[in-house]
Amino acid sequence: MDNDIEEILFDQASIHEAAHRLGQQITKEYTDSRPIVLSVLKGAYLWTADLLREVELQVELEFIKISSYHGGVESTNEISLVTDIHSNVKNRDVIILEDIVDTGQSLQFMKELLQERGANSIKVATLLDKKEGRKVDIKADYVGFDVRNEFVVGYGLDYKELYRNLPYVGILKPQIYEQ
Ligand SMILES: O=P(O)(O)OC[C@H]1O[C@H](OP(=O)(O)OP(=O)(O)O)[C@H](O)[C@@H]1O
Ligand code: HPA
Ligand SMILES: [Mg+2]
Repeated sequence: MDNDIEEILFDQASIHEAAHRLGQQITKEYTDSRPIVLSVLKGAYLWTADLLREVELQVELEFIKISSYHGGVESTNEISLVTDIHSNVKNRDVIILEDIVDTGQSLQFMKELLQERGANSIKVATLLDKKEGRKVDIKADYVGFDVRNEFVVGYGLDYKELYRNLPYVGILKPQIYEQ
């Protein structure tokens, strides 16, 4: 698996530092609110586990599953809601947890859904922000790291459903998806 990686960008220790930094920020900003933390599957599964353990607050955890890449390296530009949440977000403060914001279309879809359902506030905590990939004008509120415009895998992020279990984020060798 490691042989398919061109360059390691963020190792476990630096991801842990980012989780701690963002966790402290979120802890300070949501003292009286008991937010709903909405983890976006599958990519955010590890980030959710690490970030939430750095948040010293009462939170409710929910999972939603959406998909647009279907394992490939480019967005299909069509987001499908695979598994919805059942809890009521009306008048609640929601923090969306994402592994990566790239074109921004998944996040836009999530935000619109939560707005329609009457959330009081919606913020986003993402491990990675690929600003050069944006197709829609949207910003994350809490960012672990900026990444350049290359296809990355590991620590939750996949190519064809593989590499999610790498303990680091790295650039996938282009020959893997160009062959
Ligand atoms: O900003 P965007 O261009 O919309 O890309 C970001 C989204 O794409 C990936 O999900 P994917 O559709 O691959 O599903 P997965 O999390 O199950 O891998 C990633 O986990 C984000 O949710
Ligand atoms: O660079 C990426 N890697 C994996 N999944 C993704 N989804 C959006 N961008 C990426
Ligand atoms: Mg994916």
